[in-house]
Amino acid sequence: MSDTNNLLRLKGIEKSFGSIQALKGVSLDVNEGEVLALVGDNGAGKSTLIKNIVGYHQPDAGEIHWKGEQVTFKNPDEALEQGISVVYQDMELIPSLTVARNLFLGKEPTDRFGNLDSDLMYEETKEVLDDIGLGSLNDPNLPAENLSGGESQSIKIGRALHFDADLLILDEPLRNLSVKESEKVLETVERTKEQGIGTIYISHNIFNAYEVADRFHLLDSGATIDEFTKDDIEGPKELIDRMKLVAGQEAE
Ligand SMILES: Nc1ncnc2c1ncn2[C@@H]1O[C@H](COP(=O)(O)OP(=O)(O)OP(=O)(O)O)[C@@H](O)[C@H]1O
Repeated sequence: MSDTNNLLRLKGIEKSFGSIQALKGVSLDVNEGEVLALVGDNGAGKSTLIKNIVGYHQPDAGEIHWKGEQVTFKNPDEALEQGISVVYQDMELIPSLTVARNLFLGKEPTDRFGNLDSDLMYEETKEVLDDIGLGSLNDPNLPAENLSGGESQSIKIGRALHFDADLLILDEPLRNLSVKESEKVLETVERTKEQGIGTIYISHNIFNAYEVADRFHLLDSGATIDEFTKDDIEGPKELIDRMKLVAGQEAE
């Protein structure tokens, strides 16, 4: 694979907590405009890997390369400044604030007198809503409490994109969402792909992961146990089978 569109490259990431070896030499790539599904059971090491990428933890060994340069992010804010944005499922919008205020939260534009520039916020929010496929919402001044779960999730993704994320890390983005709401969020992820954004999509749900991912990285007990592209498998059933084999269960 050509390196010209590589965003993130991990080489041999190791991390232990006392006697627990949470990551045992994980290597992976994420390229522009692709979705990598990071799949694994509880305790597989998915969250620990993400925390090592963005500087919440420092790896014990291994290298992180971002856009071709070896990096050590001191903390998640530094990773964010460099374009890596983690969207956590439990990171809620503020219900009493408008969609626009939630989108800009903490980074609201001001006019030359230092006052909140509501007009600019309104216009930019409309653009973001269009970009993420929520153009039909149409009203940036709607209170966030009126949004569905799926819409809220898409707005969180929109916020990351608006603030120039090149790599999105989506942690269980569809947890607690209905099928219909999930579809909307998956559409938003599809749109981000078209914009050249890279995505790490963390999920337990094989069917959703299959729908949206271009490549799969299976983790078990901190180790990579399989890696393949969507073209390598026939459908979600094969993905489940491969995971069952890993878990030592018989594939049906
Ligand atoms: N701060 C920590 N201190 C001690 N052990 C930890 C810490 N963080 C994670 N672990 C351990 O590392 C292993 C991997 O955990 P991790 O949370 O990364 O898994 P996960 O794949 O994200 O699981 P889940 O899907 O349940 O969130 C587990 O055994 C966990 O108990």
